[in-house]
Amino acid sequence: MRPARFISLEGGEGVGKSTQLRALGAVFRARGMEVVETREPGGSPGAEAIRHMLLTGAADRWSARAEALLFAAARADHVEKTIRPALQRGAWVLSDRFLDSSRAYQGMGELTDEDILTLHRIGSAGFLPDRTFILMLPEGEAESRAHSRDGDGSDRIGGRDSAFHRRVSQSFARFAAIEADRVRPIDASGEAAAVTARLLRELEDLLP
Ligand SMILES: Nc1ncnc2c1ncn2[C@@H]1O[C@H](COP(=O)(O)OP(=O)(O)OP(=O)(O)O)[C@@H](O)[C@H]1O
Ligand SMILES: Cc1cn([C@H]2C[C@H](O)[C@@H](COP(=O)(O)O)O2)c(=O)[nH]c1=O
Repeated sequence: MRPARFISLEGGEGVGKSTQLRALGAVFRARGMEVVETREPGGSPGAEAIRHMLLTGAADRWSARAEALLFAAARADHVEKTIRPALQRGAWVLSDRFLDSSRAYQGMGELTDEDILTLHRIGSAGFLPDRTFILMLPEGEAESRAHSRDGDGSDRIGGRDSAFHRRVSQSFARFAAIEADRVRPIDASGEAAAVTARLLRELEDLLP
């Protein structure tokens, strides 16, 4: 019997992470697996409270350092209260964003990638997914998907300018290039079912 696994889906705004998370969850359940679908920031009562603080309010509500610490604190609670217990009872965990979002969004300005990894070592003992997928879409396509879902509304971080979001996407692509064992790029274009099939191909070696 193969062990339960922790999988994260990553990428910029509107690339299809939540859609694919639900699709993978449905496929796994149909195979008789117990699945926990979760998200960041959030995924436990404490982390959901922090999510509200992080994603609402004025753009300058938090300094870069406070923001990174809040994401790390939310993640520590999520790992401790939701992810580890689920894995221990044999459930697969699918998370919509995890550490790599902090590296891409908070680790390329005032703070470095090394700073974010240090916070993660302190908060969550460096706990990592077994596999991480970076959903990749051309900039215009992701923006138009997000716009048709949200209209002009977006949260405190999603509303940052396009130069910021371009740097985020470039950071995600770099993680896939330099951490190929864990982090796999996935072409997120085309029909949702085709994207799900690409993800499942990249999971064949882990699935029971
Ligand atoms: N393959 C696809 N083709 C066309 N539209 C899609 C596809 N996948 C998802 N969508 C639509 O694009 C929008 C964004 O998808 P989704 O919410 O899954 O993205 P996300 O990456 O989770 O976004 P965010 O990080 O901003 O929450 C939704 O309206 C969704 O229905
Ligand atoms: C985990 C995490 C998230 N973010 C940002 C990315 C998005 O703009 C929001 C989350 O919104 P979603 O619709 O649920 O994807 O938060 C971040 O900046 N850093 C992180 O670690």
